[in-house]
Order: sequence, then C-alpha cells, then structure tokens
Amino acid sequence: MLSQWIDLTLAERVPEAEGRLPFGRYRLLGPGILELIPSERQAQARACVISVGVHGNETAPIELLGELLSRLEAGSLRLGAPTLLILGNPPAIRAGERFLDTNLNRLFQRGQDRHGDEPERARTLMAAVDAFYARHAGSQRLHYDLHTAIRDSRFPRFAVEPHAEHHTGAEQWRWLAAAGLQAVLHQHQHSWTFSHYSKHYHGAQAFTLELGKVAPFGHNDLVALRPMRALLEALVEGREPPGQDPDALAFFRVEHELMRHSRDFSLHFADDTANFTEFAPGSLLASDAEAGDFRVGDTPLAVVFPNAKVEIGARAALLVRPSPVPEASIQP
Ligand SMILES: O=C(O)CCC(=O)N[C@@H](CCC(=O)O)C(=O)O
Ligand SMILES: [Zn+2]
Repeated sequence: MLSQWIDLTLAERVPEAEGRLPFGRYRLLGPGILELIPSERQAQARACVISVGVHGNETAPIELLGELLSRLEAGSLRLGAPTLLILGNPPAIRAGERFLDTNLNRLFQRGQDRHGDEPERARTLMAAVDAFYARHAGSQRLHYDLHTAIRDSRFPRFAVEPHAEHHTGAEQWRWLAAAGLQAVLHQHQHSWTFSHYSKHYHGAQAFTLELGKVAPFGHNDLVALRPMRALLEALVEGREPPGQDPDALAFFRVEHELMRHSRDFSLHFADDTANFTEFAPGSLLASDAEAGDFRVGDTPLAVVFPNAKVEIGARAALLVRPSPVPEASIQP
C-alpha cells in the first residue's frame, strides 16, 4: 500500500491504517499523515519530517516522495530512521491550486484560532509534528518542507532558512550543496511557515526547500532532483548523507519584507521577473495606497517570491542581499 498512499489519499480513499515494510512498518495517523517506523533504528538516525504539497500546485516534491515510497516498499531502501511523511493540503492538490481559501503556509503558529479548512489543517499538522517529536524525544530533529517556486529563478533550487533562536548545523550546508541546491536565503524574522514551526518550537534543523518551478503532475524534471532524492534516501535510511563544500552555495539574507497593505497595490516590474533578480539603488519596486512607494535604498536589492496578487496583509515579496557563508560552516 505504501507506494499507493499518495494516490489513495488524493482519490479520497482510505488506505489501510497499518502495514509491514521490508525493514519496518507504517502507521496512518490521519489523512495525508503517515509515520514510518524502522524495525532497526540506525545510530545516526534523526527523527525526520518530510512534507510536500503544502501548496497544492507544487507537484514535483509529491512525485519525488512517490519515488521514495516505491523504493522503500520494494526494499531497495532500508528504513532506518523514524520518519513522518505529510501531504500538506490534499484538497488543494486535488484542485491543482496553491490553496483553496487561504495560504496554509502562513498559519503554523500556536494559538492560531482562525476558522476554515486551511487553519484547521494547520492545527492538525502542528499536533502531528508535536506528537511525532515527543515520541522521539532525545533524537536530533529534522524537517524538510519541499516546495517549488511560481517563477523562474537565477538559482532554480534553493533553501529558505527560517529565522529562529537555534543555529543551523554546519552539516546542513554540506548536505544541501551535495543535494544540488544552489542558494540559501536566511529569513530575518519569524514567518509562521511549516518549516519555521519545527525550528522555532522544536529546535529542528528545518528548511523550506524550493526545488524548481511549479508544473502539473507528469511535467516535472525528476532527473534534476536525483541528488535531492539521494539526500532524502540517506535520511530515511538513517545514514550520513553525502556532503559537498558549502562554497557551492550562494548565501543571501532578507533585508525587507514587502507587504501588501491595500487593494490598490502594484509591483513595478514584470510579472515573470525571475527570483533573485537584482534592482539598482533608487529603483521603484512597489506602490501601495496605504504604505506609499517602496524604492531600493543605497545598496542593490534582489527580489524573491514577488506576487502582487497575495491577500491584503500578506507578504508580496522578499527583498534580499548577498551575505557571507555562515561562520559555523567554515571548516578549519
Ligand atoms: O514562488 C513563490 O512565489 C512562492 C513559492 C513558495 O511557496 N514559497 C514558500 C516559502 C516559504 C518560506 O518563506 O519559508 C511560501 O511562500 O510559502
Ligand atoms: Zn510553496
């Protein structure tokens, strides 16, 4: 059943609640929430959360997870780490939409009491993550939330490092470089995304990973994601993933979050502007009936995730600057 879990969930059919695997077993914890339990846990194993489909139109990570599940079921992968697998927003995936009512990836905050399907789903997923990490107290925690971006990008595969009090382990940069990521974007403030939730509340090594551009099922380049698959495979097997010099990564830091404050909001550059496109000092980037104009200051800024059509009160773009390789990842 494991390899059919995604299809059955999306078809709104209830998969078997429990079953055996060649090297362990699985347990269904709710719609789109599955735990893998190894029969023999490896010494290096982390408690891993892998989530996909938090945005319903971002299909490459769902297909990537499907490949991983088939290999686990066939026994070509030896399950060695406790792993929680999450299909974030099944109704949105069925509809092929980013979200149905509101952006699920802004709702992962304890005490969030909004009404509606997506706020309810966020509460369910937060509770599932809390319970999983509690069951594996004492283990190192990890959460990779896999996405794809709406636009082209100067760096097609990049990590967003949520802001939190906890430091990112130097090994993460080496693993992400070997997994084919090209850039890392450090968040300067709390953002209430799913990866931020695991880092902020649980001290997990957690990232949002952007793995190319949004495309419908069947139109993704999974070959470009083979190195990423190798990283996920090492994690679920509980072995040390391959590493590479973090110099291969370009590091950026968010300088400013451009918010949409009013109905009358516009961005002054083309809709298809690629992520990490740089704008010179003085460039007019946005106009908002409430907040006024936003211009680049004395130093150039690059734009990431621009979207003038977000809900009022939501983030319309991140404005970023190159930053040095983090100290902790420099090898003596
Ligand atoms: O391409 C876009 O505009 C959005 C892609 C996407 O869904 N990105 C995530 C990033 C989450 C983070 O900031 O960690 C999102 O917007 O939720
Ligand atoms: Zn996304």
